[in-house]
Amino acid sequence: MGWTRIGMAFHRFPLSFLSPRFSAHPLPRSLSASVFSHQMSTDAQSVAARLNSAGFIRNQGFIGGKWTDAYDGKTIEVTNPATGEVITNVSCMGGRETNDAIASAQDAFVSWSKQTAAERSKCLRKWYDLIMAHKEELGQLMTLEQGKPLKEAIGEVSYGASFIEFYAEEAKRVYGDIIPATLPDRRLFVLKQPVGVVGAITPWNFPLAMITRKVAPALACGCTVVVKPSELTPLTALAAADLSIQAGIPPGAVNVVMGNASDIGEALLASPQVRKITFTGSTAVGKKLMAGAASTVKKVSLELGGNAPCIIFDDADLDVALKGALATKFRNSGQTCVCANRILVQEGIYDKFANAFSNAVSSLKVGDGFGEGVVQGPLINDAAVQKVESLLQDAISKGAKVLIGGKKHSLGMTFFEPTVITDVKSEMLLSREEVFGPVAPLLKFKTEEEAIRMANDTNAGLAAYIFTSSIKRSWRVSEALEYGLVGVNEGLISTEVAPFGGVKQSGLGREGSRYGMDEYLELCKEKHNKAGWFAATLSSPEHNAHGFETDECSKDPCSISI
Ligand SMILES: NC(=O)c1ccc[n+]([C@@H]2O[C@H](COP(=O)([O-])OP(=O)(O)OC[C@H]3O[C@@H](n4cnc5c(N)ncnc54)[C@H](O)[C@@H]3O)[C@@H](O)[C@H]2O)c1
Ligand SMILES: O=CCCC(=O)O
Repeated sequence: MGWTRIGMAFHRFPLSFLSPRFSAHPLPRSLSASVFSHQMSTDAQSVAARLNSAGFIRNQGFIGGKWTDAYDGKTIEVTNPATGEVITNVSCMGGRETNDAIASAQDAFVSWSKQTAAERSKCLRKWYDLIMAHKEELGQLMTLEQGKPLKEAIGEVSYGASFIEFYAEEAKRVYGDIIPATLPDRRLFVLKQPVGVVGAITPWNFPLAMITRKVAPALACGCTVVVKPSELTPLTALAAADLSIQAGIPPGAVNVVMGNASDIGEALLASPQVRKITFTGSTAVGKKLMAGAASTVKKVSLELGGNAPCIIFDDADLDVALKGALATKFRNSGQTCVCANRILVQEGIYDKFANAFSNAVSSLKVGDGFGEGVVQGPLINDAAVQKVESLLQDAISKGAKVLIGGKKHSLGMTFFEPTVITDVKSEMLLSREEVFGPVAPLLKFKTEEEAIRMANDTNAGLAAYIFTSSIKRSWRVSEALEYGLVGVNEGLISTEVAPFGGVKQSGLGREGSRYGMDEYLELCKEKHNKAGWFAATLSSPEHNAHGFETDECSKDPCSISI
């Protein structure tokens, strides 16, 4: 199994019980001033008003570097899930706007792909600096439209920006190969070329990081992008696009269209100019896009749903296991593709763990993401609450017992009580589907073999976690798990420096790390006949049949720039 094993903490997702690790890079002085101070009021309406007057709330799409209304003037509401208030109305775009965005991206590709790696790197680095300089505003925007606690939102801004910083460096390392040829007078070169225009479709749960994890490597490789953020959270994406222009990324290299998802998706899929679709979201939509990409034979990367097991062995350090399980389960109110979906606890410590875990969960403060000390915000919408309720009902009707929580929170709206439910069995829907909410189902197992079997009994294969004090067991079990990512005594496994992605129906391809670049590059072979180079030197004073300039050839045939 090609998994990434992570046994260290990468704390870019601050929850109140975890310590944040923000970027080590100091900001340039000129960029470090935020328009907000910590003393200002943080009630949602006044935050929205301040962000609006500071120009952070954009409500048009972004095509070819221009803010653009939907051609038919339609708009859709963006609401705050904590209050139900409308933050703003944004353009509701469709196929026509998407086709224009694709044309702009194609025009921009011609020049952006020809810029030197150093030039592209500088623009990316500047974009990173600008995002970090405005991490509070972007974090506030994210809390407004997505609901996650402000501290966690600012953590996501740092996490999202880390991909831009990483790929600003990686842009300079797109190396090729020279392969020994089968004939002495031939040379084989392998070059990596940008794939072209990329369509990037992203979800609402990480409104910035899921975009930068795609756009930064694409731009680093010389590609240009049409981004379609979730209609539920377009504001962070639009603000980030605005900063990309300020960073010197040329108009048309980053376009943003949002509105009618299926029309936009169809336009991206139908266009022969779009050479790659990169998608993060549900497995159902991922399958549709994969099928749709077949008609134009596009490359496809998919980051889809998970069903993460979190296995706690009876030899685990209970304190480490509690903290890890709490972090992986309740981050982003449980709305994370790598969230523990099933907590498998060995029978000897099952009751003890269940009690200690419930105690810890009972201290999680639920509320508006702007509230002091809040670690769990609302769910994204009513449909999300209904899904959580129906999965709970199914489990309860089949014998599971709610230890704590289990219903809508008294705060109303889409707030849900942090929940621990025991006696959950593998056949219950709660174990089979991605709950995407603050519900921790505890399952019991007897042996290591049984835990592995239960963990792998799913079509998903994104993230898994194990807690044990045995080094031998940690290797044995992590290698037996059919997952793209395995956390060992660690609940937070995401980082820009290691590959992220799933096996089975959790996806195709990897994001982050140097492997994330491969998704936006084509491997191209060139076979060179050395005789042709020498002939060039001796024949035409300007060009030979291969198009090489003679005076270049005469310098040194082996160092010709192609
Ligand atoms: N593997 C990962 O890295 C990862 C990361 C985050 C979220 N996710 C998954 O995303 C899901 C939650 O996100 P969601 O509810 O936004 O998912 P979703 O699939 O409903 O939507 C994702 C994006 O696809 C768009 N979309 C929907 N139908 C489309 C269509 N027919 N054509 C084109 N685009 C279309 C949406 O508008 C949105 O922008 C969960 O399943 C979660 O596990 C996976
Ligand atoms: O929702 C899934 C992605 C979040 C992450 O990168 O950890």
